[in-house]
Amino acid sequence: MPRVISAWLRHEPRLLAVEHRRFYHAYLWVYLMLMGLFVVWVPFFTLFNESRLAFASGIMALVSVLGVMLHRAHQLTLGLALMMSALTLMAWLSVFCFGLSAGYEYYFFIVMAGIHLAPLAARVRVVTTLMLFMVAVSALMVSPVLHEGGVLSAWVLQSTNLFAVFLMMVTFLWRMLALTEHFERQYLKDASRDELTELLNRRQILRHAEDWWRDGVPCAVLMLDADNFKRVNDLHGHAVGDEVLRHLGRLLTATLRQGDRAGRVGGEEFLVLLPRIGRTEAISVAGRMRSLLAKSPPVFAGTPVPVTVSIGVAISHEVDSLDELMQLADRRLYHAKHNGRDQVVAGGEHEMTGLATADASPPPPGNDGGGLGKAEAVEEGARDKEDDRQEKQRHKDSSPFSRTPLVG
Ligand SMILES: Nc1nc2c(ncn2[C@@H]2O[C@H](COP(=O)(O)OP(=O)(O)OP(=O)(O)O)[C@@H](O)[C@H]2O)c(=O)[nH]1
Repeated sequence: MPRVISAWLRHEPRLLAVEHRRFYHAYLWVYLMLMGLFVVWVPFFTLFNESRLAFASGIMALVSVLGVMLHRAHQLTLGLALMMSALTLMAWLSVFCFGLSAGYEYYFFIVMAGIHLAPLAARVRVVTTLMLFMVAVSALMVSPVLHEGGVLSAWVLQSTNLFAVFLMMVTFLWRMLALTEHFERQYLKDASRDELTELLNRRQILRHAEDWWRDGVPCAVLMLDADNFKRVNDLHGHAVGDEVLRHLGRLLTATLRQGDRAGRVGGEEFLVLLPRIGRTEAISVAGRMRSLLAKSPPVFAGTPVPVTVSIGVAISHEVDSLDELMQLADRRLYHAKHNGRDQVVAGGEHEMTGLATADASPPPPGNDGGGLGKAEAVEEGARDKEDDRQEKQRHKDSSPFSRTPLVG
């Protein structure tokens, strides 16, 4: 039983945006506490012959159960509206019955904090704060301990003070929240982006892959590597190399649809995730990337720097685990390199079948051009077995996916 409760509490709302998860977890506890409070109030008020309050507390306890259920069903706004309304009503009734100084008026501040710490639109916060203020003032007006006195009636004085306190709290909370959100956005961006290319960084793109795999989203993986990039650096300098990487980043972004993900996973190695597409479509996306790169190569100081890429494609339904999916794409990338670079290897009928799309661009410095202009299937088998084994091992050792298992 405790395990069931703990699993229920730790339920991870993965469908919620990251910034809403904190709200989800924090408020679930607050709602459960409120529910407990209302439940406790029923016998408490009954004991003191406050049948109206005991009855109202019972109703509130039931409303809280509904609020918790809505919250857990990701109906966060609805749950919040219900819970805050219930608490406001309870506070109002308590002030009405017991008057001020019994402590129930402070529950209005809890409601206000509840509203302002939730991720609501600014205008919703303004409207609800005003409404809450009216309710609080009306509670003061009906409070039995209030009486008229002097030029200013007591409730006017108290309302003015209440307003001042509300305003200060709202300003403080708003400011604090705005700052937190600002820095959070900044940190999120810094933590998820690759500084050079502005694509997702390795950790983030792998997290997407893990999420999709866990959620059973069928996808294609494109492992893409710039050919002979060391030569580009050696011939033109590191600054040009960086510009080439930035260009590749822009090109990937331009080729992808909404919902696709691209990230830089190593020096000149990129990973692209394409949800819900098959092998043929994935090959055509990879081909589009290659021809776009051929048509518009990176330009540095007015001079084009021809560069090509090799791409390994793997489809999720071909394998049983995410690790295998990544390794398959990686292996196919290795075969694209081995077969002469500047081509796409996507498997198919034969595991090692490749495809190179026609391309009119000249090979980059150092590229043997083995893959250029070919539109044929390339099969494994025509190379020295021992060389292959050694090269494979070397590649495996340098692959970003061979060192860190992605899952499990
Ligand atoms: N300019 C620049 N170069 C980088 C960066 N990260 C890695 N590199 C360089 O990329 C080169 C990669 O070289 P290799 O691993 O030999 O690969 P390659 O020359 O592309 O050869 P193939 O992959 O076999 O086609 C190295 O020289 C790295 O220094 C970077 O952020 N900027």
